[in-house]
Parts: sequence; C-alpha cells; structure tokens
Amino acid sequence: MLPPASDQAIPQPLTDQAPAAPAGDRAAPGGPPRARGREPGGFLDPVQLLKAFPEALRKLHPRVMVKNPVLFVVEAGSALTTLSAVLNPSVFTWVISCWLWLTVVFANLAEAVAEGRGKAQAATLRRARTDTVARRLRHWQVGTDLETAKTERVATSELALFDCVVVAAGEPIPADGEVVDGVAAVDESAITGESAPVVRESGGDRSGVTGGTTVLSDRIVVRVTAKPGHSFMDRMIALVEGATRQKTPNEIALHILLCALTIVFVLFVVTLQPMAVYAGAAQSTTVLVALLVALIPTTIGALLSAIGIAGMDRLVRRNVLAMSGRAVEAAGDVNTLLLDKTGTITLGNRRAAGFVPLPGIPEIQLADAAQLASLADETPEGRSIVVLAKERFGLRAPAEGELGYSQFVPFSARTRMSGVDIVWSDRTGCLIRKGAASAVLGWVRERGGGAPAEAGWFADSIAASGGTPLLVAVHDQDGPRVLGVVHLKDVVKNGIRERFEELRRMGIRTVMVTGDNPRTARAIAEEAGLDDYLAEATPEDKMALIRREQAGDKLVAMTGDGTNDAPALAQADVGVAMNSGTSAAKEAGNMVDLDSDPAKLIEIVRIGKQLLITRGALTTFSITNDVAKYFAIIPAMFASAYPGLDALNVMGLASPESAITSAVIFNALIIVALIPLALRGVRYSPSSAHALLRRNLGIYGIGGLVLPFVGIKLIDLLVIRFIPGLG
Ligand SMILES: Nc1ncnc2c1ncn2[C@@H]1O[C@H](COP(=O)(O)OP(=O)(O)OP(=O)(O)O)[C@@H](O)[C@H]1O
Ligand SMILES: [K+]
Ligand SMILES: [Mg+2]
Repeated sequence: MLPPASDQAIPQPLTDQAPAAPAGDRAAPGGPPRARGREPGGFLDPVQLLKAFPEALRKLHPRVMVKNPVLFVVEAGSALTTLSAVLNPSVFTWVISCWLWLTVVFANLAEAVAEGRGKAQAATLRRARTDTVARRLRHWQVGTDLETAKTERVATSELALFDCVVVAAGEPIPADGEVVDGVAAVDESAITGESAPVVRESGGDRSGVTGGTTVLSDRIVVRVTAKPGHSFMDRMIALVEGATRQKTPNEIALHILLCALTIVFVLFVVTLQPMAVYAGAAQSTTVLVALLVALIPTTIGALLSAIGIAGMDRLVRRNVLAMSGRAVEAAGDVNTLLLDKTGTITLGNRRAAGFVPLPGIPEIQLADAAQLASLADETPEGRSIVVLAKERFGLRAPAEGELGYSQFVPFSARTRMSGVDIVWSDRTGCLIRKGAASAVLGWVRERGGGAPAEAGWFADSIAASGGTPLLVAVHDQDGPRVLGVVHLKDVVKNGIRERFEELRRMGIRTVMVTGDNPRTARAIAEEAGLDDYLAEATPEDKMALIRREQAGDKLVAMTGDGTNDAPALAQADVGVAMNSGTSAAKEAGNMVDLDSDPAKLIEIVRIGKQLLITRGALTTFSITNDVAKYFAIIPAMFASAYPGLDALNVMGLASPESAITSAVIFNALIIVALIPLALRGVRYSPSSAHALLRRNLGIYGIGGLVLPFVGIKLIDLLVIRFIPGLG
C-alpha cells in the first residue's frame, strides 16, 4: 500500500524556482559559429610585424636557434660570411651577410608574430580571471542541509581540490568545479564571449562550471575540481602563449626530414670545394654559404612552428581548448564522429512531461510511486518527476512519522534504474524502481512478476516520438508489478541537422551512442539526421565501438558530456568534452568546447585539415622553390671555369655576383611573403582529402617551381640598378 500524500514540506531543492534562462546550451544554429575576436585577414598587419620585431631579435640567441637546425645552419653561415666580410671586405660579401642575417630574423619573425597573437588573447583571458574571496563550506556534505552549514571566507588562491564553496546570484565562481547542489543561471561570457546565460545544475551532465564566470540567479554549491593555477583558463592561457606547446608526431617527423636534408646539403657543399679547387674554380666562403642556404629548406623551416601555433590559435578563437596538438592534427583526418544523445544532440534538459498509468491503475498512484522513487534522485530527470507530481497532484514526500526506514538506490548508467526500498512505520514495506523499460521489466521478472503488453506499447509510443520512457514498478505485499510509464521529454538542438549534413560532405560518418532505448534512439537519430546509432550503450559499449572503428584503421572523434562518456572520450583520437559536462568527461577528453556545441566538430575538423594541408603545401613549396636557385647559383659559381655552363643561366642574370645575391634575397623575402599564409592557413572547402591534396600539391609545387624564376630575375634587375659593384 502506498501512503497517502503528505502535506509536510521537505526542504525543496531549488528546482522549483528554476531560472527563466534559456534551457540548455546554445547550439549554433545553421550559420557559422561566432569566433572570439576578429579573424585576422589575409594581409599581415604591419603593426603586428613591427611589434614582433624585438622578439624576433631576441630569438637570435644560439640557444634558441639550435632548436631549429635548418635556421641554426643559416645563422652559423651568417656569422661565417660576416667574419669573411670583415677580413675581406667587398660589397658582395657585405650584401650577402646582411641578407643572410635578415633570413634568420624573418624566420624568427614568423614565429614571433604567431606567438604575439596568442599573447594578446592570453591578456584578454587573464582579465577574466578572478582573484576574489570565496565562501568555503565547513564540514558540509553533499545532500545535507545548507541553511545551517557554516561558511568561511578564503582567498580564491587558498582553495584546495574538493573544497565546496557557495556561490550566490551576482557572485563570480572562484574556481573550476562541479555543481553539487542547486541549479542556477550562469553568465559565461567571460570565457565564451557569448552573453546568453546557461543553466548549470547538480546531478546531471550539465554540472560543469568554469572559474571566472558569474552566477546570475539562485545559489549553487560548487566542488572545486582544479587547483588554482591549473584551471582550464590557466591551461588555455598557457596554450595560446605557446608556453606549453609540444611538437606533434607529424611535426617531429617533418623536423627529422628537414634536418636530414640539411645534413645532406652541408655535406654536398663541403665536398664541392675540393672538386671546385681541382677544376680551378675555388669558391669563396660567402659563395659556398649562399649556395648552402639556397639549397636547404629554409622556407618551411622558418614557417613550421608558426603554422602549428596559428592552428592552436584558430581553435581558441572558436572557443575550443585543445590539450594537445596531436589531437588537432588527428581531427584533420577524422573518419567517424560519435556523439552521445542527451545534452549533446538534445538540449539535455530532460524533464518529466506526463504520467501514463497502465489500465486499472489510478494516475495518482503512479505519480506517487514515481516521486517516492525520485526523492533522493539528484539527477535533473529525478528532480523533474518530483516537481511534476507536486504540480499535478500536490504530492509531497512522506512526513517524518510515516517513514520507518528507507534506502535509496541511486541511478547508474550501467543498471539504467533508480529507486527506493521503503519500510513504513506500520512495518509494511515496498520496493519501487523506475528506469529504462528493459531494465525495469528485467527487475520485475526477476522477482517473479510479469508485465502486461500495455507497458511495452506505452513505452514504445513515447520512444517513437523521441521521448524517453521511464517504467515505474513496485514490489509490495501485492507482488511485483509495473504501474505505468513516465514520459521524459527532451528537445533536439536547433539547426543541428544542417550541421551534420556538412559533416557528411566532409566525408565523416556520424553515429549517436546513447544509453537510451533503440526506439528513442532511432527517432532522435532520424530527426537529427545522423548516419547511424547505437542504443542501450553502457560506458564500456561506447568505448568498445571506438576500439572497433580504430581497429579498422579509422580515426574516431567523440563528443560527450557525461561521466558515462568518459571512457569513450579517453579512447577516441579526438575527444571533445562539452564545457557544461562533468569534470570526469572534461578530464578524459583532449579538447574542451567552451560553447558546449557538438557541431563545433565541423570547425575542429576544418582547422585540423587546414593545418595539415597548409603544412603539406608549404613543405612542397619550400622544396620546389629551391630548384630555381640552383639555376641561379651553380652557373654563377662555375661560369669562369666552364663557360659552357652559362647555358644553365636560363634567367639571363647579369653577373655571377648579382645572381647569387638575387637568389639569397629571394630566399629571405619569400619567408616574409608567406607569413600571412602560414598564419591564416590554406583555403579549405569540404571535398575529398585526396582531391584537396592533389590540388594543393599541384598549385604549391608548380608555384614553387615557377615563382622563383620570375622573382629572382626581377630582383636581379633591381640589384644591378641599385647596388653598384654587383653588376
Ligand atoms: N534518474 C534516472 N532514474 C532512472 N532511470 C534513468 C534516470 N536517468 C536516466 N535513466 C534511464 O537510463 C537510461 C540511460 O541513461 P544514460 O545517462 O546512461 O544515457 P542517456 O543520458 O540516455 O544517453 P546519453 O549517453 O546519450 O547521454 C536512460 O535512457 C533512461 O532510460
Ligand atoms: K632555401
Ligand atoms: Mg548522457
């Protein structure tokens, strides 16, 4: 027997006065997502270049230069030519020395400009960091009364992991953490730049809060999950400043290739001299160094790190924190995207919308059982059931005297059930469970009960509409039986369908993985326009699916927000956690999206692809554009010894000196000319990766081959005009 509804109030959670802020997180509607700050255009701001100049000079220190062997060789060569210019002064040796030094400075400038942009962003972020006083709770435990709890005021910097702090309307949240009590509207504009408030609440997958954001309404208790100095904001600042940037495996591979090429050319130039002497055409140090610099891949050596920094920077501008460059690169090659349903594809604001009793059961009886099973269920779903039962029937929790003993069964993603075991004061007892249909039916059958067909029908019809059915069952003196179904409603995020279509055009398969039942999953997958879905997935199932895809040589991205997504987020090559999500999810992933927008993956993939393509294109360009320099320098070197070699002087350069000078000047200027491209990235449009690669290798390979012939010739014309003594 169920007790009559009691009128005595229990301390109501804040849910009753849920803030009137828009529910859920902002899903980017069809249009392009808003970027933080202005995206730098194609032209490089001269002011930026000027500002980065001192830093570029500072980087000339050999200790810094040695990290970039290609340019270290150029620097050593510059020093050598300068020495020979001092010992053996001539216009030619001085001009070459100057331009060699400029080559190194320009290379450093590329990196300095990239870093400078990050520093500007970091400064903006620093301003958002708070250093205030926090109200720390003393001897308080989750679930106990807040009114009587004692608080103490401490400086934010003194907060430790797992401290609980109270934050009320108008106050800043002192540290990264998780809401463990209450629900509030939070202004996250300090970190996202977006002014619409978001809801953060305890118990569910929207519990994550970020230090520096402000509570707008109500009051929450936040458990600190990051020590001061190690918050996401701190990590983001370190990232955009380039302080913690590590080379990715791809970058290391390319780096090794560049070093190998450099060594080969150093050996070539060193062994060239004895042969030249033998041929009666001994070369000066200056000429040999100029040849070496022209041959080694200086262009990509100069731009490589700027390309990487700019990629990170582009992500941060779109409010994505990447914890590793490796993940950014992997994003460029992703084949499959897995998304969880609740809170990622839907708003995650899953609320009870109605009670559907089985024939012969009064609705109030179902509502009462459902709310008893939810009294200690701190998930948003559980709280919404309590609220609905109160609204519809004025039902409230049992009074002190009525309850003998009760034991709550918390919800877990594995059991897909929650409930309560109650012994009333008159010593009668009952067990109540609510949860996924298959789980609750299993529970009833295990206890020897059966389920009328209606239970399945009702659940199916709710599921077919995209809702989540929760079956409610009791086991009391009348035996185990199903009472009916609670209809949980959730809404698919606005405009998400178009975004998934865009992913498809990029060649990415989208799969929804959800703990929910297959019918609901199918309805939502169809509505959102996903390629496939996996229903009734436990956390392990989600991870196993990723492993299977990876075994088939696929790169997998996963976005999710729940603790049940954490294993999958950790397993995925690209794990994007929603910033609104639990701290377990955020720790497991290798990226965090501050806007909590699953469609952000489009941006992430685009940036990853752009990074890979830009690096590939500029490497190709760098290697092919050295070819023209052989044609400029080799004939010049041996013109006197082998006049026949003049046939190679296809550019018709004026004199050996002007030819070598022009090649060196071109080599230096091309670095500056390509800085904007390195920072902005090669244009990317969704099409197959192969087509893109072919197109870019074509453009940059042929461009790299042809451009220097024109460029060197033009410079040669200027050189003989304006630098007397080289003509
Ligand atoms: N508080 C709750 N009490 C009882 N059952 C619940 C509760 N919350 C959810 N369920 C049931 O458990 C199922 C699994 O929940 P889980 O959180 O693992 O997945 P989900 O949130 O539905 O999906 P996703 O992983 O896509 O976010 C739900 O579909 C629902 O049927
Ligand atoms: K070069
Ligand atoms: Mg979930």
